[in-house]
This record gives sequence, C-alpha cells and structure tokens, in this order.
Amino acid sequence: MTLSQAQVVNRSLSSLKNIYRSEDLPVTAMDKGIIPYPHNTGEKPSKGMSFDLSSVTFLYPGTQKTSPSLNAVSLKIQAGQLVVIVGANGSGKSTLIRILSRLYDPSSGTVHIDGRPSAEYIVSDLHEATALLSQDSQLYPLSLRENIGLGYHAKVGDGSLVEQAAEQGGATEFISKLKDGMDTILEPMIKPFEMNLYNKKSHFLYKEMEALRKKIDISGGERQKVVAARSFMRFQSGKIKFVAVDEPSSALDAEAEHKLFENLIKVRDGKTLVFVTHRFGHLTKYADQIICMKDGAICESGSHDELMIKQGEYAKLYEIQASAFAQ
Ligand SMILES: Nc1ncnc2c1ncn2[C@@H]1O[C@H](COP(=O)(O)OP(=O)(O)OP(=O)(O)O)[C@@H](O)[C@H]1O
Repeated sequence: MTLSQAQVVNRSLSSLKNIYRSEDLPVTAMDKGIIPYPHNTGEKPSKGMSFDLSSVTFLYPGTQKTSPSLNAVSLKIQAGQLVVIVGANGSGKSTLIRILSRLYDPSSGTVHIDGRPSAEYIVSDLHEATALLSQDSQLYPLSLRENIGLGYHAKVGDGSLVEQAAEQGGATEFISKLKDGMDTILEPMIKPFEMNLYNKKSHFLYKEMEALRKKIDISGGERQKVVAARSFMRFQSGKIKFVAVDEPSSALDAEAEHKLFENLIKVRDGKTLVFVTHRFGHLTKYADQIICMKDGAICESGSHDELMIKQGEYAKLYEIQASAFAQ
C-alpha cells in the first residue's frame, strides 16, 4: 500500500507531537524530580521563573577540555526580569542558558528555581514551562502551518492563532509569497513514494513525486522566523514562565531582529526573559540586568549605564561595536 502525502504528514505530525515537548531539550542523565512545576499555583499569578545560582561549575560530559565551561558562576535572576548575557565567543553564554533551562545539571554548585533546588522539580514540567529559542531549533518535514502550530499542538488546527504567531515571529510576509502559503511543505518526505514508484515513470503518482522531490528551500533568516513563530505559538499555552533566547537572530537582518525583540518584549508579562546576544543596543539598554561573561565566569553584571561607568569588559565590547558605526 502506498501512503498518500497527507497520510505521511499526519503520521509524522502525531509522532512529532510526542517528541516536540523535548525539542531542543536533549535528555541527559539527571534527577527527574518529583515536585510539579509550577508549585503553589493557587497563590497570586507568577511573574515568571526566578533563578539563584551559587558557585555553579560545569564541565561537559566527556569533554577533552581541561577547564570548565562554567566556573564558579553565582547569580540571581528575579521573576519577570529581562536579562541580557553578553561576552566573547566561547565565554560560556550558551552553557549558562542550558543550565538555566535545565538541559544539564551543574557539575558542582547549586541552582534554585523559585526558591527550591531545581533537581526537586519534575524535569519535564520545567521544560514545559521553558521556551528556548536558539539557532539549533529544528524545522520538520511538515507544512509551515504545522511547523508553527506544533508550538501548541492542542491548537494546531486553530488557523487564526497560527497566523497570529506567524505575524509575531515575522514570518507572514515571506509565507505570503510562497505559492502554497502556510500549506507549503518543507523538505517533503518522498521516500515512501519512491520505494514504490522507482522507474515507473508512467505511474500517475510519479509526476507528483517529481514535484515533491524539488525541495522547498527557505533562507536561514526565514527558517528562524518560522522557529520564532513556533515559540510565540507556545506562549499561547499559558504555561511558559521562562523564555531563553540564544542568538536566534544571527541570520536576521537588523529590522527583523528589532521587530522580533519588540514582539518578545510585548508578551513578556508573566515570563522571565534571558537573551544571549552579540549585538548591543536594542536590548542591553532596556535590560534589568546585563551579565558579561569571560572564560566561563561572570566578569561583570549590572545595568548598561553602570557597566559603561565601570569601563571594563562590557564597555570594551560595546565601544568596539559603537566605533564601527562612528567611522
Ligand atoms: N557540547 C559541548 N561539549 C563540550 N564542550 C562544549 C560544548 N558546548 C560548548 N563547549 C565548550 O564550552 C565553552 C563555552 O561554550 P559556549 O557555547 O557556552 O560559549 P558561548 O559564549 O555561547 O560562545 P559563542 O558566542 O561562540 O556562541 C567553550 O569552550 C566550548 O568549546
């Protein structure tokens, strides 16, 4: 029996629903915890996830490196804060995001979330309350509508929610220019057809298969807009308390990046936002707290103005970028 494209897509969608919750969240050996998150939901509405890290050191399992990727990191992030992490390549920014998102537990030191050791919470609950937007986020061989809708799979059939998320992620314009719009299927899966149709050029499905073979490519920036739209869809679940944004904007032009940040900030209510960025300006000036990292450690933290007065690492990085515009 040959599966139709729709059947293939439906099957993929239902299996992806099961794995999507853990997208970007590789399961590592860690204490799975027993306390549901959020805890004490009957109390006043949460402003977001809060963090308290004390002397956190982290070495990737099996790494050849002799020095830890995070070294004695201590920091506090209050619920609802907008935090920006900056620092040179390899300084530990993404690693810190992975610890905050509980993709890894520290090699030593402690992490408290909302006042409790993070290991006490059911890890899948923490992941469900976390939206991680990073360059590694994947797209699936499904329609653009489904790729976005998967963010909140119970509402994947709600066209207006999916379209709203597409708009917030900045994806509407490029999608409207595609022949099949939201129904465009990315990287169609032709394998099941091909097995049956090999060399049967006269078969009526052969032509269809040939059309599907033409992979629909979208640019790096457009992919990131779809992934961003999926995160906005996730926010609709009402469960997100922590948004970690690890440089998703590297392929975005300046205007698209600005809009993405603006849209994320518009929906920040009830969420703690942590951004990793190499581009100063948009965010760093509005951040409640800037964390500047160097060689796996926090070398400075404070507001933009405080760190500029200090004339340390942050001011150095900022001035390098500012001088490029002044010339
Ligand atoms: N999966 C991994 N396994 C082993 N070492 C890793 C892994 N990921 C990162 N590292 C190492 O940990 C250190 C910190 O890396 P990390 O990705 O956190 O830095 P970063 O500040 O986010 O860098 P960039 O700005 O280049 O993205 C680096 O020395 C890096 O080589």
